[in-house]
Amino acid sequence: MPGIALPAFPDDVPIHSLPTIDFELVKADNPAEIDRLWQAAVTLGFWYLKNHGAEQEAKAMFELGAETFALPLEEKLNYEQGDSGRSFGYKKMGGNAVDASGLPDMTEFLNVAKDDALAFPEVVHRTYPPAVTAAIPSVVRPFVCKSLEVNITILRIFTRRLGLPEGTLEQLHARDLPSGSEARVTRTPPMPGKDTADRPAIGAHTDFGSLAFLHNILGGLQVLLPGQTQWGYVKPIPGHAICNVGDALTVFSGGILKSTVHRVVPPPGAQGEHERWSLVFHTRPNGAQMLRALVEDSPVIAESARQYPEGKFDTGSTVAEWYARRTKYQRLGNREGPQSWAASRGTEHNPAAR
Ligand SMILES: O=C(O)CCC(=O)C(=O)O
Ligand SMILES: [Fe+2]
Repeated sequence: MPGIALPAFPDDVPIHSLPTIDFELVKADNPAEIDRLWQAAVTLGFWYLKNHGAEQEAKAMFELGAETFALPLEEKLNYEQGDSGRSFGYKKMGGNAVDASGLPDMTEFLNVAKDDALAFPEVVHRTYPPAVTAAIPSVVRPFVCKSLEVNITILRIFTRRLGLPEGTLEQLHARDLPSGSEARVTRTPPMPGKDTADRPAIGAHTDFGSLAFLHNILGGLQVLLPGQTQWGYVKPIPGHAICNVGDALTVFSGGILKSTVHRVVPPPGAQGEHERWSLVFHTRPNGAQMLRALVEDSPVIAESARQYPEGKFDTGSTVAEWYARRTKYQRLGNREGPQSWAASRGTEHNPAAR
Protein backbone atom coordinates (compact mmCIF):
# COMPACT_ATOMS: atom_id res chain seq x y z
CA MET A 1 0.00 0.00 0.00
CA PRO A 2 1.28 3.52 -0.67
CA GLY A 3 3.12 5.05 2.25
CA ILE A 4 5.11 2.05 3.55
CA ALA A 5 8.92 1.98 3.32
CA LEU A 6 9.90 0.64 -0.08
CA PRO A 7 13.22 -0.45 -1.60
CA ALA A 8 14.96 2.09 -3.81
CA PHE A 9 14.79 1.86 -7.59
CA PRO A 10 17.85 -0.21 -8.62
CA ASP A 11 20.71 1.52 -10.41
CA ASP A 12 21.60 -1.39 -12.70
CA VAL A 13 18.59 -1.41 -15.03
CA PRO A 14 18.24 0.55 -18.28
CA ILE A 15 16.40 3.80 -17.80
CA HIS A 16 15.33 6.52 -20.18
CA SER A 17 16.11 9.85 -18.61
CA LEU A 18 13.39 12.35 -19.31
CA PRO A 19 13.63 16.12 -19.08
CA THR A 20 12.13 17.72 -15.98
CA ILE A 21 9.77 20.60 -16.63
CA ASP A 22 9.00 23.05 -13.84
CA PHE A 23 5.27 23.75 -13.85
CA GLU A 24 5.72 26.97 -11.83
CA LEU A 25 7.94 28.33 -14.60
CA VAL A 26 5.51 27.17 -17.28
CA LYS A 27 2.64 28.94 -15.52
CA ALA A 28 4.78 32.06 -15.26
CA ASP A 29 5.21 31.94 -19.06
CA ASN A 30 8.96 31.41 -18.83
CA PRO A 31 10.03 31.17 -22.49
CA ALA A 32 12.98 28.82 -21.93
CA GLU A 33 10.88 26.38 -19.87
CA ILE A 34 8.07 26.48 -22.43
CA ASP A 35 10.63 25.69 -25.14
CA ARG A 36 11.86 22.71 -23.13
CA LEU A 37 8.29 21.47 -22.66
CA TRP A 38 7.60 21.81 -26.37
CA GLN A 39 10.83 20.01 -27.30
CA ALA A 40 9.94 17.13 -24.98
CA ALA A 41 6.44 16.89 -26.45
CA VAL A 42 7.56 16.82 -30.09
CA THR A 43 10.50 14.47 -29.61
CA LEU A 44 9.94 12.07 -26.69
CA GLY A 45 6.29 12.57 -25.88
CA PHE A 46 7.22 12.10 -22.19
CA TRP A 47 8.59 14.39 -19.48
CA TYR A 48 8.70 14.80 -15.71
CA LEU A 49 6.70 17.65 -14.23
CA LYS A 50 7.74 19.15 -10.90
CA ASN A 51 6.03 21.82 -8.80
CA HIS A 52 2.67 20.70 -10.17
CA GLY A 53 0.91 21.37 -6.88
CA ALA A 54 -1.18 18.17 -6.88
CA GLU A 55 0.71 16.10 -4.31
CA GLN A 56 -1.86 16.28 -1.52
CA GLU A 57 -4.71 15.57 -3.93
CA ALA A 58 -2.79 12.60 -5.35
CA LYS A 59 -2.13 11.18 -1.88
CA ALA A 60 -5.83 11.31 -1.03
CA MET A 61 -6.68 9.55 -4.31
CA PHE A 62 -4.22 6.75 -3.55
CA GLU A 63 -5.90 6.28 -0.18
CA LEU A 64 -9.32 6.13 -1.81
CA GLY A 65 -7.97 3.58 -4.29
CA ALA A 66 -6.62 1.48 -1.41
CA GLU A 67 -9.99 1.57 0.34
CA THR A 68 -11.76 0.56 -2.88
CA PHE A 69 -9.42 -2.26 -3.84
CA ALA A 70 -9.70 -3.67 -0.30
CA LEU A 71 -13.40 -4.42 -0.95
CA PRO A 72 -14.31 -8.05 -1.67
CA LEU A 73 -13.91 -8.87 -5.36
CA GLU A 74 -17.61 -9.72 -5.55
CA GLU A 75 -18.47 -6.20 -4.46
CA LYS A 76 -15.99 -4.60 -6.86
CA LEU A 77 -17.39 -6.63 -9.74
CA ASN A 78 -20.73 -4.84 -9.29
CA TYR A 79 -18.97 -1.80 -10.73
CA GLU A 80 -16.96 -3.57 -13.43
CA GLN A 81 -16.58 -1.52 -16.61
CA GLY A 82 -17.86 -4.39 -18.73
CA ASP A 83 -17.13 -5.28 -22.35
CA SER A 84 -19.10 -2.57 -24.13
CA GLY A 85 -16.15 -0.22 -24.65
CA ARG A 86 -16.66 2.04 -21.65
CA SER A 87 -13.78 2.36 -19.24
CA PHE A 88 -15.43 4.10 -16.28
CA GLY A 89 -15.82 2.03 -13.13
CA TYR A 90 -13.75 -0.88 -11.83
CA LYS A 91 -11.57 -2.96 -14.12
CA LYS A 92 -10.79 -6.40 -12.80
CA MET A 93 -7.31 -7.83 -13.03
CA GLY A 94 -7.15 -10.00 -16.15
CA GLY A 95 -9.97 -8.08 -17.88
CA ASN A 96 -7.67 -6.88 -20.65
CA ALA A 97 -5.21 -8.55 -22.98
CA VAL A 98 -1.61 -7.38 -22.82
CA ASP A 99 -0.62 -8.65 -26.25
CA ALA A 100 -1.85 -10.26 -29.47
CA SER A 101 -1.74 -13.75 -27.92
CA GLY A 102 -4.35 -12.75 -25.35
CA LEU A 103 -2.14 -12.92 -22.26
CA PRO A 104 -4.23 -11.36 -19.43
CA ASP A 105 -3.18 -8.14 -17.72
CA MET A 106 -2.21 -8.14 -14.02
CA THR A 107 -3.61 -4.82 -12.89
CA GLU A 108 -6.89 -3.65 -11.39
CA PHE A 109 -8.14 -0.12 -12.08
CA LEU A 110 -10.55 2.28 -10.47
CA ASN A 111 -11.60 4.75 -13.18
CA VAL A 112 -13.70 7.73 -12.18
CA ALA A 113 -15.06 9.92 -14.98
CA LYS A 114 -14.20 13.62 -14.95
CA ASP A 115 -17.86 14.27 -15.81
CA ASP A 116 -19.18 12.32 -12.80
CA ALA A 117 -16.70 14.11 -10.53
CA LEU A 118 -17.58 17.60 -11.76
CA ALA A 119 -21.36 17.11 -11.99
CA PHE A 120 -21.72 15.34 -8.62
CA PRO A 121 -24.28 14.61 -7.18
CA GLU A 122 -25.67 14.32 -10.69
CA VAL A 123 -24.66 11.03 -12.36
CA VAL A 124 -23.45 11.62 -15.92
CA HIS A 125 -21.97 8.25 -16.85
CA ARG A 126 -22.34 5.77 -13.98
CA THR A 127 -22.27 5.09 -10.24
CA TYR A 128 -19.29 3.95 -8.16
CA PRO A 129 -18.77 2.03 -4.89
CA PRO A 130 -20.32 3.99 -1.97
CA ALA A 131 -16.92 4.99 -0.50
CA VAL A 132 -15.92 6.47 -3.85
CA THR A 133 -19.22 8.28 -4.28
CA ALA A 134 -18.92 9.73 -0.78
CA ALA A 135 -15.39 10.92 -1.54
CA ILE A 136 -16.18 12.62 -4.84
CA PRO A 137 -16.50 16.16 -3.40
CA SER A 138 -13.58 15.89 -0.96
CA VAL A 139 -11.09 13.68 -2.83
CA VAL A 140 -11.93 12.93 -6.46
CA ARG A 141 -13.11 16.34 -7.59
CA PRO A 142 -10.08 18.20 -6.12
CA PHE A 143 -7.74 15.77 -7.90
CA VAL A 144 -9.67 16.10 -11.17
CA CYS A 145 -9.61 19.91 -10.93
CA LYS A 146 -5.86 20.08 -10.21
CA SER A 147 -5.12 17.64 -13.02
CA LEU A 148 -7.28 19.59 -15.46
CA GLU A 149 -5.55 22.81 -14.48
CA VAL A 150 -2.17 21.25 -15.27
CA ASN A 151 -3.24 19.66 -18.53
CA ILE A 152 -5.24 22.64 -19.80
CA THR A 153 -2.25 24.91 -19.12
CA ILE A 154 -0.13 22.60 -21.25
CA LEU A 155 -2.81 22.42 -23.97
CA ARG A 156 -2.84 26.26 -24.17
CA ILE A 157 0.88 26.18 -24.86
CA PHE A 158 0.46 23.53 -27.52
CA THR A 159 -2.31 25.58 -29.14
CA ARG A 160 0.10 28.49 -29.55
CA ARG A 161 3.01 26.39 -30.73
CA LEU A 162 0.88 24.54 -33.25
CA GLY A 163 -0.22 27.83 -34.79
CA LEU A 164 -3.86 27.17 -33.87
CA PRO A 165 -6.30 29.99 -33.12
CA GLU A 166 -6.31 30.90 -29.45
CA GLY A 167 -8.48 28.58 -27.35
CA THR A 168 -8.63 25.76 -29.92
CA LEU A 169 -7.35 22.85 -27.84
CA GLU A 170 -9.03 24.19 -24.71
CA GLN A 171 -12.39 24.15 -26.51
CA LEU A 172 -11.74 20.63 -27.77
CA HIS A 173 -11.27 19.63 -24.11
CA ALA A 174 -14.15 21.56 -22.61
CA ARG A 175 -14.68 21.04 -18.91
CA ASP A 176 -18.46 20.86 -19.23
CA LEU A 177 -18.78 18.65 -22.33
CA PRO A 178 -18.85 14.86 -22.02
CA SER A 179 -15.55 13.13 -22.60
CA GLY A 180 -13.62 10.01 -21.69
CA SER A 181 -11.41 12.00 -19.29
CA GLU A 182 -10.90 10.03 -16.10
CA ALA A 183 -8.93 9.67 -12.90
CA ARG A 184 -7.43 6.17 -12.58
CA VAL A 185 -5.88 4.38 -9.62
CA THR A 186 -4.07 1.14 -10.48
CA ARG A 187 -2.86 -1.73 -8.31
CA THR A 188 -0.66 -4.62 -9.44
CA PRO A 189 0.18 -7.44 -7.00
CA PRO A 190 3.82 -8.31 -6.30
CA MET A 191 5.37 -10.44 -9.01
CA PRO A 192 8.73 -11.38 -7.45
CA GLY A 193 11.24 -13.03 -9.71
CA LYS A 194 9.16 -12.53 -12.86
CA ASP A 195 11.13 -11.63 -15.91
CA THR A 196 9.87 -8.20 -16.82
CA ALA A 197 9.26 -8.72 -20.49
CA ASP A 198 7.54 -12.07 -19.88
CA ARG A 199 4.82 -10.69 -17.72
CA PRO A 200 3.62 -7.20 -18.56
CA ALA A 201 1.17 -5.88 -15.99
CA ILE A 202 -0.22 -3.49 -18.63
CA GLY A 203 0.59 -4.26 -22.26
CA ALA A 204 2.43 -1.96 -24.66
CA HIS A 205 0.15 0.86 -25.75
CA THR A 206 -0.13 4.48 -26.66
CA ASP A 207 -2.61 6.44 -24.57
CA PHE A 208 -6.04 6.94 -26.10
CA GLY A 209 -6.50 10.55 -25.06
CA SER A 210 -4.54 13.79 -25.18
CA LEU A 211 -2.41 14.11 -22.06
CA ALA A 212 -1.69 11.86 -19.11
CA PHE A 213 -0.63 13.20 -15.69
CA LEU A 214 0.84 10.21 -13.88
CA HIS A 215 2.01 9.66 -10.31
CA ASN A 216 4.26 6.66 -9.75
CA ILE A 217 5.80 5.30 -6.57
CA LEU A 218 7.53 2.12 -7.71
CA GLY A 219 9.23 1.49 -11.03
CA GLY A 220 7.68 -0.69 -13.71
CA LEU A 221 6.69 1.89 -16.30
CA GLN A 222 8.78 1.44 -19.42
CA VAL A 223 8.81 3.51 -22.59
CA LEU A 224 9.92 2.79 -26.12
CA LEU A 225 11.02 6.23 -27.23
CA PRO A 226 10.50 7.20 -30.88
CA GLY A 227 13.20 5.74 -33.09
CA GLN A 228 14.56 3.47 -30.35
CA THR A 229 14.33 -0.29 -30.06
CA GLN A 230 15.15 -0.69 -26.37
CA TRP A 231 12.59 -0.41 -23.63
CA GLY A 232 13.82 1.78 -20.79
CA TYR A 233 12.32 2.27 -17.33
CA VAL A 234 11.05 5.63 -16.24
CA LYS A 235 12.45 5.97 -12.74
CA PRO A 236 9.91 7.45 -10.33
CA ILE A 237 11.17 10.63 -8.66
CA PRO A 238 9.35 11.81 -5.51
CA GLY A 239 7.27 14.91 -6.14
CA HIS A 240 7.66 14.56 -9.90
CA ALA A 241 4.70 13.58 -12.02
CA ILE A 242 5.26 11.87 -15.35
CA CYS A 243 3.39 13.45 -18.27
CA ASN A 244 2.85 12.06 -21.71
CA VAL A 245 1.13 12.84 -24.97
CA GLY A 246 -1.66 10.54 -26.18
CA ASP A 247 -2.96 9.59 -29.61
CA ALA A 248 -5.58 12.33 -29.85
CA LEU A 249 -2.92 15.04 -29.79
CA THR A 250 -0.80 13.20 -32.33
CA VAL A 251 -3.80 13.07 -34.66
CA PHE A 252 -4.97 16.67 -34.07
CA SER A 253 -1.42 17.95 -34.62
CA GLY A 254 -0.83 15.96 -37.81
CA GLY A 255 1.99 14.00 -36.21
CA ILE A 256 3.84 16.92 -34.60
CA LEU A 257 3.16 15.86 -31.00
CA LYS A 258 4.45 12.39 -30.18
CA SER A 259 2.32 9.72 -28.55
CA THR A 260 4.88 7.25 -27.32
CA VAL A 261 4.50 3.53 -26.67
CA HIS A 262 4.77 2.46 -23.04
CA ARG A 263 3.90 -0.53 -20.85
CA VAL A 264 4.02 -1.59 -17.22
CA VAL A 265 6.15 -4.55 -16.17
CA PRO A 266 6.91 -5.85 -12.66
CA PRO A 267 8.93 -3.29 -10.67
CA PRO A 268 12.66 -3.99 -11.02
CA GLY A 269 14.90 -5.59 -8.40
CA ALA A 270 13.73 -5.72 -4.79
CA GLN A 271 10.80 -3.45 -5.68
CA GLY A 272 9.25 -6.50 -7.39
CA GLU A 273 8.41 -7.89 -3.93
CA HIS A 274 5.86 -5.13 -3.45
CA GLU A 275 2.46 -4.17 -4.75
CA ARG A 276 2.67 -1.50 -7.40
CA TRP A 277 0.34 1.50 -7.28
CA SER A 278 -0.10 4.29 -9.76
CA LEU A 279 -2.46 7.17 -10.23
CA VAL A 280 -3.13 8.89 -13.50
CA PHE A 281 -5.44 11.52 -14.86
CA HIS A 282 -6.17 10.97 -18.53
CA THR A 283 -7.35 14.13 -20.27
CA ARG A 284 -9.33 13.19 -23.36
CA PRO A 285 -11.08 15.41 -25.92
CA ASN A 286 -14.82 16.01 -26.15
CA GLY A 287 -16.38 12.72 -27.19
CA ALA A 288 -18.37 14.20 -30.08
CA GLN A 289 -15.31 15.73 -31.75
CA MET A 290 -14.15 14.17 -35.04
CA LEU A 291 -10.67 12.75 -34.58
CA ARG A 292 -8.64 14.16 -37.46
CA ALA A 293 -5.71 16.50 -38.04
CA LEU A 294 -6.67 20.16 -37.61
CA VAL A 295 -5.26 20.97 -41.06
CA GLU A 296 -7.76 23.74 -41.85
CA ASP A 297 -6.90 25.57 -38.64
CA SER A 298 -3.12 25.67 -38.86
CA PRO A 299 -0.66 25.76 -41.77
CA VAL A 300 1.95 24.17 -39.48
CA ILE A 301 -0.30 21.16 -38.93
CA ALA A 302 -1.24 20.99 -42.62
CA GLU A 303 2.46 20.98 -43.53
CA SER A 304 3.25 18.21 -41.07
CA ALA A 305 0.30 16.04 -42.11
CA ARG A 306 1.44 16.26 -45.75
CA GLN A 307 4.58 14.37 -44.83
CA TYR A 308 2.61 11.30 -43.80
CA PRO A 309 0.65 8.89 -46.00
CA GLU A 310 -2.63 10.40 -47.11
CA GLY A 311 -5.44 9.83 -44.65
CA LYS A 312 -3.12 8.77 -41.82
CA PHE A 313 -4.73 11.27 -39.46
CA ASP A 314 -8.28 10.93 -40.78
CA THR A 315 -9.60 8.33 -38.42
CA GLY A 316 -13.15 8.60 -39.75
CA SER A 317 -14.45 8.37 -36.20
CA THR A 318 -15.36 10.60 -33.34
CA VAL A 319 -13.15 10.67 -30.29
CA ALA A 320 -15.79 8.65 -28.39
CA GLU A 321 -15.93 5.97 -31.12
CA TRP A 322 -12.14 5.71 -31.33
CA TYR A 323 -11.85 5.43 -27.59
CA ALA A 324 -14.67 2.86 -27.31
CA ARG A 325 -13.11 0.71 -30.04
CA ARG A 326 -9.75 0.64 -28.32
CA THR A 327 -11.24 -0.09 -24.92
CA LYS A 328 -13.61 -2.74 -26.23
CA TYR A 329 -11.13 -4.85 -28.17
CA GLN A 330 -8.60 -4.80 -25.38
CA ARG A 331 -11.13 -6.69 -23.25
CA LEU A 332 -10.55 -10.43 -23.14
CA GLY A 333 -14.31 -10.88 -23.01
CA ASN A 334 -14.44 -9.65 -26.62
CA ARG A 335 -11.42 -11.55 -27.83
CA GLU A 336 -11.82 -13.59 -31.00
CA GLY A 337 -8.12 -13.87 -31.84
CA PRO A 338 -5.08 -11.74 -32.62
CA GLN A 339 -7.32 -9.53 -34.77
CA SER A 340 -9.03 -8.32 -31.59
CA TRP A 341 -5.72 -7.03 -30.27
CA ALA A 342 -5.07 -5.35 -33.63
CA ALA A 343 -8.50 -3.71 -33.38
CA SER A 344 -7.53 -2.20 -30.02
CA ARG A 345 -4.47 -0.41 -31.34
CA GLY A 346 -3.91 3.31 -31.88
CA THR A 347 -1.09 5.29 -33.44
CA GLU A 348 1.66 3.01 -32.08
CA HIS A 349 4.97 3.24 -33.86
CA ASN A 350 5.54 -0.47 -33.53
CA PRO A 351 2.25 -2.34 -33.15
CA ALA A 352 4.11 -5.63 -32.67
CA ALA A 353 5.83 -4.36 -29.50
CA ARG A 354 4.67 -5.92 -26.23
O1 LIG B 1 0.91 2.78 -14.16
C1 LIG B 1 1.63 3.37 -14.96
O2 LIG B 1 2.80 3.72 -14.69
C2 LIG B 1 1.12 3.70 -16.34
C3 LIG B 1 -0.36 3.56 -16.53
C4 LIG B 1 -0.77 3.74 -17.96
O3 LIG B 1 0.02 3.61 -18.86
C5 LIG B 1 -2.15 4.13 -18.30
O4 LIG B 1 -3.02 4.25 -17.41
O5 LIG B 1 -2.42 4.38 -19.48
FE1 LIG C 1 -0.74 4.60 -20.66
